[in-house]
Amino acid sequence: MGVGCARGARKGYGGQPPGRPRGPVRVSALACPVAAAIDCDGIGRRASDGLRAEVALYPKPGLVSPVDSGAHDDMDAAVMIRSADTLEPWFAALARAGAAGSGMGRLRAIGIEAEAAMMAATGGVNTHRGAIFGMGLLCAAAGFRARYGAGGTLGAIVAGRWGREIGQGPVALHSHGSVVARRHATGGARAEAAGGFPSLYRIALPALAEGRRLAADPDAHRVHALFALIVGVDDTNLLYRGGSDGLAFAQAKARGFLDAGSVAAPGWRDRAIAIHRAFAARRLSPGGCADLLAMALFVEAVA
Ligand SMILES: CC(C)(COP(=O)(O)OP(=O)(O)OC[C@H]1O[C@@H](n2cnc3c(N)ncnc32)[C@H](O[C@H]2O[C@H](COP(=O)(O)OP(=O)(O)OP(=O)(O)O)[C@@H](O)[C@H]2O)[C@@H]1O)[C@@H](O)C(=O)NCCC(=O)NCCS
Ligand SMILES: Nc1ncnc2[nH]cnc12
Repeated sequence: MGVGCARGARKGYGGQPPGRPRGPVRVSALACPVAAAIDCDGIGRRASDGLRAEVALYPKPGLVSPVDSGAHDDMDAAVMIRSADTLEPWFAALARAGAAGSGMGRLRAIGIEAEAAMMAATGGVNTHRGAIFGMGLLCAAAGFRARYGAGGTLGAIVAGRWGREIGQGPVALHSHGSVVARRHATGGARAEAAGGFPSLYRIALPALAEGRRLAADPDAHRVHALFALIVGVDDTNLLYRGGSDGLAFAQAKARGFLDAGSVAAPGWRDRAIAIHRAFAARRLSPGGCADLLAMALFVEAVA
């Protein structure tokens, strides 16, 4: 395995060089000719494309879109797109780290820097922390797969290479996720990643395929997949803001939409808009499901 690449990646990765836009240094790729031949910038671009496509989609229950800010008063679509643009070189850096054979410690350090870059770009708003984590790990897996030709899904690579350390990693005592985990005994973003992204492979990707059978409009496929995710995922954002009643309300509304024929039924868009408004009125926002939709679009794009 590419030990030399891993060592190069650790040494070469650093802070912000003066006079250059904030973003990761690319020395890791230069230190490893084989890893340098992999299109890590392309992986980063596709990851941010996934985030941008998710933001652009409307209607999405309670979530930010170009039409309105849903359940949020601290962010809008322009801030979210700025965040997605800012993250692109960091996703590329995570792909490069994966291609260099890096361990979880290295990925975590890059992820923490990416979170700081996001906060700086958004004026301190948490637009994409969960996405940095999940999408970032998938980017690392895509880099690893391209470098070592590993078989299986990107999710399986994440679980196999980094799953144990993800499960045992440091837990912030007061993060919304850890508060919810204690109150509701749910695993959130960390369990999703450590388990190889079951909601991505068992819900989002099959629902995108099903959406294509139900309707011709690509927006409809994505709306269908998002509603399927809301039904099946314990989204810690819904739990934090709405408790178990909020989660149950969200899941019942999404279930009702799917049972009424989803995007194949006439008037689906108006029904989805009504549900979006009902979520916004209760301040409910399934940010984790939005991230998983973006990750599904990424996984399809790099297949
Ligand atoms: C492991 C971390 C993700 C930190 O975890 P935390 O303990 O905070 O855990 P979670 O709450 O479980 O997850 C955090 C975010 O993950 C998204 N999410 C929620 N549920 C799920 C789920 N079931 N599966 C997957 N992902 C999930 C969600 O992120 C999105 O929503 C955020 C915006 O929502 P908003 O409503 O605005 O919420 P807040 O800002 O929190 O508050 P209020 O507005 O209500 O006041 C946004 O982040 C979206 O992306 C959850 O919020 C991770 O951060 C960590 O450990 N990082 C260290 C670096 C690292 O290890 N990186 C690895 C390599 S990249
Ligand atoms: N569109 C969106 N609105 C609110 N929170 C999100 N987290 C990820 N995408 C989001």
